[in-house]
This record gives sequence, structure tokens and C-alpha cells, in this order.
Amino acid sequence: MKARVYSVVALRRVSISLQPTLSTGPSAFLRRIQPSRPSSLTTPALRYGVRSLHSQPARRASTSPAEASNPAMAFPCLDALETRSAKLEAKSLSTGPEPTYTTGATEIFHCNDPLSLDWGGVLPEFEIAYETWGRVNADRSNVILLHTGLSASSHAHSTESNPQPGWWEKFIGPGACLDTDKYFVICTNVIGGCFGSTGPSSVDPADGQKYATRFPVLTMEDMVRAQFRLLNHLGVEKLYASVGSSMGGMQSLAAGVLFPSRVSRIVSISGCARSHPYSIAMRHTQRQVLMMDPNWNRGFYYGRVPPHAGMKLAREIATVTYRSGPEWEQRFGRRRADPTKPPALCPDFLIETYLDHAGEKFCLTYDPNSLLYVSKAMDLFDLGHENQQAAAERRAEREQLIQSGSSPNTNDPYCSLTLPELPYSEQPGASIDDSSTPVPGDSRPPEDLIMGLSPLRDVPTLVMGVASDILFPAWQQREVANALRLTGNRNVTHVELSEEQSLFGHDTFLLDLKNVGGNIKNFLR
Ligand SMILES: CC(=O)SCCNC(=O)CCNC(=O)[C@H](O)C(C)(C)COP(=O)(O)OP(=O)(O)OC[C@H]1O[C@@H](n2cnc3c(N)ncnc32)[C@H](O)[C@@H]1OP(=O)(O)O
Repeated sequence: MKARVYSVVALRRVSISLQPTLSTGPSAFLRRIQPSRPSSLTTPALRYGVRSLHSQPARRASTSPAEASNPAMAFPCLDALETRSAKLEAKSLSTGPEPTYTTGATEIFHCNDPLSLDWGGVLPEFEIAYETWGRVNADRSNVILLHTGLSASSHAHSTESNPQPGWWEKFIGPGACLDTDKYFVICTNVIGGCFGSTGPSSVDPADGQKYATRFPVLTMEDMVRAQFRLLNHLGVEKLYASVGSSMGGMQSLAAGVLFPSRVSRIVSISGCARSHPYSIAMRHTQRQVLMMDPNWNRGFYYGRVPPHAGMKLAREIATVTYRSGPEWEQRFGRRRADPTKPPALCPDFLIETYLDHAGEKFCLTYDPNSLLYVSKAMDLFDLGHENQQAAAERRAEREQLIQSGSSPNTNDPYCSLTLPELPYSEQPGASIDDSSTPVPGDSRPPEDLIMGLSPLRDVPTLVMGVASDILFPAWQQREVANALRLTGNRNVTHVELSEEQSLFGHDTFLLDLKNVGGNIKNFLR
């Protein structure tokens, strides 16, 4: 792996300033743009708790007749958040603050048939944004459905109408691993997303208002069912392959389980067949910091300042899970952005400014509610038989209700889960015994999972994992491969990239053309 070194000079864009900002900082800025308002009550910047907590000591330092023992600290990272809030607030007075979430022109499929969802919700109609590359052949047998990760759009590769490079630019094209001389590649934005497909920022046709958190809980399977409606519309009966990485790797497997006769091959990279507690924990913390941003406003922030601070923090946490410690050891080590300055509580080490930058880049480019819904759908993912059975029963019950003419009451808040009154107590057998507990993925997968994956017994499958991935650890792909083999599937290819091959962790699928791309190409031919 090529180690990269980022110099302090390259960090100028992060604009770290250790100078006190009392006179020219955002508080002055806020005063300038809103002279007549009692700003501590009305601006979201000031409603966000950090403002008052951190600005207080600085003000005291400048007004108190007695000298403080030490000077007040500056907090340029908080100043930056406040400045952004103020700018968004000012903009809201004219055009509305919410950014437009788009990565450019796409095709749109509008489906008028309602989509019933696994957890009882319904989309009376929906749209899917999609893009395509290559040419479909006469019998439509060369179609590859490419599934995205959590926050990606359908723009996997540049198109004539959108020449911007896509998120898998080098993996798609003539002669590339998804070879557009041979295959017709379709990529969609998932439902629940915000790049053209129906999601929480879309309008509910029932009342003309944005769904916000009236959007129903989604599953991976719901997203895949919506994609297959698109395939029906395009006249594609059977896919040459279903391909995806990360969340896309989950969807790729789900497509095969839901529609085994319509999928000829599966590629699942850095995915899994069921989310494990560590990954749920990491997504939970992201959702929590986002929901704790008062601008989130229980999801009803459209037309107001979006929860950009929560989004930034959520992305920083996510980035911690997307890469690897060893990569950062090589890339940043213990270096600080500016070692000539004293340490700061705002981003200071290069790893901190890196995370800060990742959060900055993302926080206004993706709809916060989409993040919550899609991330929750990842947590709920479980291709085990029991879970599939339970979903099927819920769907059948709902269907029966609809058939009988009694409409399910959609006005009851159905996400009313509260913590049980009795505190949690450890379950018998849940304690860890180091000497006898087998490494997950190396032991026999649970029977429930083998049974759940049994629809894939005749579908050739490539399962790829990366040893440095902490979010979808390599044992999860071993588990998928083992479970598939135990269903009787004799055509399972399992590849695990070692730490020598990639230290990029979960993001390897975006970066490693040689190993990831090479293995996909070999498998698909
Ligand atoms: C869970 C799922 O389903 S999918 C999850 C998939 N992963 C993601 O969504 C994360 C997406 N990752 C990215 O977007 C990455 O940018 C990639 C993979 C496209 C490219 O990765 P890399 O080439 O290694 O670049 P990376 O983003 O790590 O670093 C480069 C950027 O960080 C900046 N940077 C690097 N080091 C530092 C530092 N110490 N301080 C501040 N900024 C820094 C660079 O200036 C550059 O900025 P730019 O992107 O604005 O030009």
C-alpha cells in the first residue's frame, strides 16, 4: 500500500486559527446581520448549546476588572459552525436554507403502484433516480444492477448529461471491471435516499407536505423491491449480475434471496448477511449526535436551518469506521497540524483535522433524515430465516387488512418503542469464555442464517472481504461464504484482502481498483 503524507501546507483550507475571535468572530458577525434580534433566543446558532457554554468565559475575560490567571481559549471550530448557522439562517429569510441534494442529472422512474414496506409503512407512489452505462443487448441478458453504499447517489460513473466523475468512475467503462463493452450497468439511488429517489425529503402525495419523519421505516429488502419495479419497467427479467459493496453488498445478497430466479450472479463486497452489534453501535452513535442537534427538530427542519453540526459529527464518527488505524498511523502518525502553536481543543492533530474535513465536506451534501432512515435500515438487516419469516407474516397481515377493506391506521405513531421498565440483565450463556468461544465467521454459521440464504444455493456468488475493515469485519464475509456453501451452493468464491494488500479498511472498495476490480472482473467473465 502506498503511504501518503499530507503536509501542514495542504491543511490551509481547514483554516485553523488560534487567534482570539472576540471582536471579529461570528458573534460580531451575528450582531451585524441581525442587529435588532435578541439573538440568544432566535438564532439556531445560539440555541445550539455549545455557543453559550464556550463563549461565556471569553466574554468574562474581556470584561472582568480582575486579570484571569490564564487567557481564554479560542474555539475556531465552534466559530465556524456558528458562522455557518448564521449564513444558513440569513439565507432562509430569502430562498430557504435547505441545500439541494443532487449529484446531477439522472433518469427518473415514477411508479404509481403503492409499495408496501416490511415494517407496515406504505409509499403510495415513488420515484427512483437511476443512471445507466453501456448498451442493453437484444434479449436483455447483459444487465448488471449496481447497488450503492449508504450515502451514494446513482452517479457511479460520468454520463453524457453529467460529466462529473462518479463514485466508481474507474470501475466502470470499456474494458473496466464492469465492462460497458459487454454489460449494461444500472445504478439507482435507493428509496429513502435524497438524490432523486423518494425519501424523507420528498413530498407525501397524501397532503403535499414533505414526509420528514412521517416517512416509514425501511429495510434493505424494501429498497430492493423498489429496484425490481424499475427492472420490470425496463423489461429486464433476469440480471446478469447483482453487484454491490458495503450496504450495496447487503442489497446484492437481498436481491438474490428475494428474487433468486431473476439474479444469475451475485457480487457482495465488504457486505454481510446480518448486521452485527458493533456496526449497529457505531451507526447508533451517529444517529444520536445528529438527533441531538436542536436543528434536527425531530426531522422537521425543511425550510429551516438543517442540522449541519449533527451531520458533521455523524460523518466524523462514520469516517472513523470507514478507514483503519494502521492506515492513519502511516498517513498521519502523531503529527499535529501546526506544531509551532500550543495544543488546541479544536482539531489539532492531523487525524483530527482530517476527520473535521471529512465532516465539513459532507454535512450539507446529504439529507440528515435520509441518513437516519438508511442507516437504520442497515441495522435492521438480517437475512436469517426467522427474520424473513416475521417480515413475510407482517406483510401478509397487512395485505389481508387491505383486502378486507379496513385500512391500517396510518395515523398511529408506530415507532413508539420505549425502554422496558426492568433494567437489562445479562442473558444466561451470554458471557464470554475466551478459551472456548470460536471466532465468529470461522465457526459454523447459525442454522437460521444457512436456511435464510438457501434461496441462493444455485446462484454463483463472489464474496469479498478486507482484513483491515472494522465496520464489516472480514469474519462477516467468511460467515456469508460458509453459510452459502452449507446451503449446497458449489459456486462460491471467497476472497479476503490481507492487510498487506489494503489498509484502507471499509473504503477499500472505493480505492483498490487492482484487487477489488480485478476479482470482480475475473468472477463476472
Ligand atoms: C457504509 C456504507 O454503506 S458506504 C461507506 C463508504 N465510504 C464513504 O462514504 C466514505 C467516502 N470516502 C471518500 O469520500 C473518500 O474521499 C474517497 C474514498 C473517495 C477517497 O479517499 P482518499 O483518496 O484516501 O482521500 P480522503 O478523502 O481520505 O482524503 C483526501 C481529502 O482529505 C483532505 N485531507 C487529507 N488529510 C487531511 C488532514 N490531515 N487534515 C485535513 N484534511 C485532510 C485532503 O485535502 C482531501 O480533501 P478533498 O477531498 O476536499 O480534496
